[in-house]
Parts: sequence; structure tokens; C-alpha cells
Amino acid sequence: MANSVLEIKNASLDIKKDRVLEDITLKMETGRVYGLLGRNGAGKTSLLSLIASFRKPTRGVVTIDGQDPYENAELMPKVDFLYEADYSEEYRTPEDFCRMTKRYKKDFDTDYAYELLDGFKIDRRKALNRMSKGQQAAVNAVLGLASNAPVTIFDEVTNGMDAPSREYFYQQVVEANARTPRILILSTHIVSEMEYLFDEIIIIHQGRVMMQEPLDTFLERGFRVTGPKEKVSDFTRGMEVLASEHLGPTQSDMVLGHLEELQRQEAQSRYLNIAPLKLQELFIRMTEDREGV
Ligand SMILES: Nc1ncnc2c1ncn2[C@@H]1O[C@H](COP(=O)(O)OP(=O)(O)OP(=O)(O)O)[C@@H](O)[C@H]1O
Repeated sequence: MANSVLEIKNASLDIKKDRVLEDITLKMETGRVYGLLGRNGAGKTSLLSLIASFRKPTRGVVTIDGQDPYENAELMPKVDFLYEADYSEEYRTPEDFCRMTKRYKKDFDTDYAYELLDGFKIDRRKALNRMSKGQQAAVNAVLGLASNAPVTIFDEVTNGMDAPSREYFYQQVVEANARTPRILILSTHIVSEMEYLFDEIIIIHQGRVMMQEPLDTFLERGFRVTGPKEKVSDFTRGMEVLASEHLGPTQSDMVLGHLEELQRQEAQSRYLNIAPLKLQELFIRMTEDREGV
């Protein structure tokens, strides 16, 4: 399958009288898994609806391989948008859905879909309205993974899944992208569990892109230093401390900035522990109500 490039340039979106997205510029490429993060109401679903052509930007452009996907019959099957759907009235089975999907998405891999349904322990001949929320979510995940669409979007698709199902889904995301590389976008609140899946992080905050960065680069924005209270305070004096946690005589400071080799040695000589930051803690601090970092 050919490589694809998805570009969003200076896109804004108004819904009714509200500006929900402002001046969004992003670029995504085949073979990479993008973690789309943002607080409730930040604009994640709105952004994804532009990519999936459910909406048209009020200003700016969205292109896939240089073409506008909006009302573009040729590009439509190339984008798959999976989100939490209401299946309470859905009497059809996963098998029916696979058959229907295959009709308009020629790259849909039915054998792989059945294999995934077995992996999730889903009965493929059972009507969706007779399944639990978590099982319905798993069917959605299967349809997305097996679609092989060059742009596959999962918007909070693990909602309702139990821990083993989520774990299986994460494994299959890696597997599916290795089988058929695509642009995979995962919007999620379960940041801590999914950290290892992401190649790049996109943070949307109050309708704007706060940052798009490879995960490694993002995590190098800061570090955590832990040790006896006074020693830690002494070491981080003058540094940009995002958060300071205390447990008995121990203090753990989350610091923004790069640690020079000399400082690292200094920390070591003072028996302080230096650790990399976790995606979740950095995301929470960056998007809390304070001036941007
Ligand atoms: N149909 C709509 N009519 C009016 N405003 C809307 C509509 N859909 C979204 N919005 C507004 O757009 C903003 C972004 O919403 P969006 O659903 O994109 O956020 P989100 O990041 O996906 O949030 P969540 O994590 O809660 O799902 C919110 O302020 C929301 O109130």
C-alpha cells in the first residue's frame, strides 16, 4: 500500500457561533501511531471529524495526499473513523458488519477480523444489541484494525473495555501497523497505558495545537528528581519545578528543562535519584490551568 501524507494547514472550525478549533497545522505520515491528547472539550473529536470529512473546516485546508477529502468519493474509503457508537438498536452481527464493510472497503481483511473477534472472545454471530458495552467497543476496534484504511482513527475506542481487552487491543495496534503500515490516530484519556504505543504526541488545548512532537523528544522536556526533602529542594532551586510531591521525609520534584551532564553527576554525588518523566504526568501539568510551559 502506498504511503500517505495527511496535512492540516491553518484550519479553524466554528460550530454554531463558537470557534472550537483555531489555526490547526499538523502533518502525519504512514507507519506512525499518533496519540491525540487533550482535556475534555479541548477539540479532539472536532479535529478528528475534520480529518474524517464529517465536517469541513471554516477556514484552512485538510488534505490527504494533496487532495481535499471532503465529499471526495475516491478518498472516503481511505479514512476509517471509529468512535463509541450506540448499538442499542443494532440487531446485526459482527459477521454482518464485516460483510457490509468488505463491500465498500476492498482492503478490509475479513479473515483478520474473524481472528481478532476470536482474540476478543466475541461471538461473531451474536447481534450487537445483545452485547455488553465492552464487547461492542471490541467489535468497533476489530472493524478499524481489519479495515487496513490508510488513515485509521480510533476516538476513545477502548471506552468500556476491561483491562485484558484493552491490553489485547494495544498488542493488535502494534501488530496491525506492522502488517499494513498506515496513519493511526488514537485519541484517548488512558494516557498512562498507551504511552508505549505512540510514535508522536499531539496535544490539543483549548482548540489549538499545543504541540506535535515525537514521544522521545516530548519526554526529554523534563525529569524527576527524588530524595531527602532538603537535598531535593536544594538541587532544584532556580529550576522550573512543575510539581513537588512529598512522602514522609522524601520529596519528588517534577522539573521542566534539560539536565546537563555535570548536573547529573552532581545529583548522583548527592544520592538523588533522577528519572525520566511519564507522558501522563507531563500531559496533566501542561494542560492544567496555568500559563503554557
Ligand atoms: N455540536 C456541537 N455544538 C456546539 N458545540 C460543540 C458541538 N460539538 C462540540 N462542541 C464544542 O466544541 C468543543 C470541542 O469539543 P470536542 O468534542 O471536539 O472535544 P473533545 O476534546 O473531543 O472532548 P472530550 O474529551 O470530552 O470528548 C467543546 O467546547 C464543545 O462544547
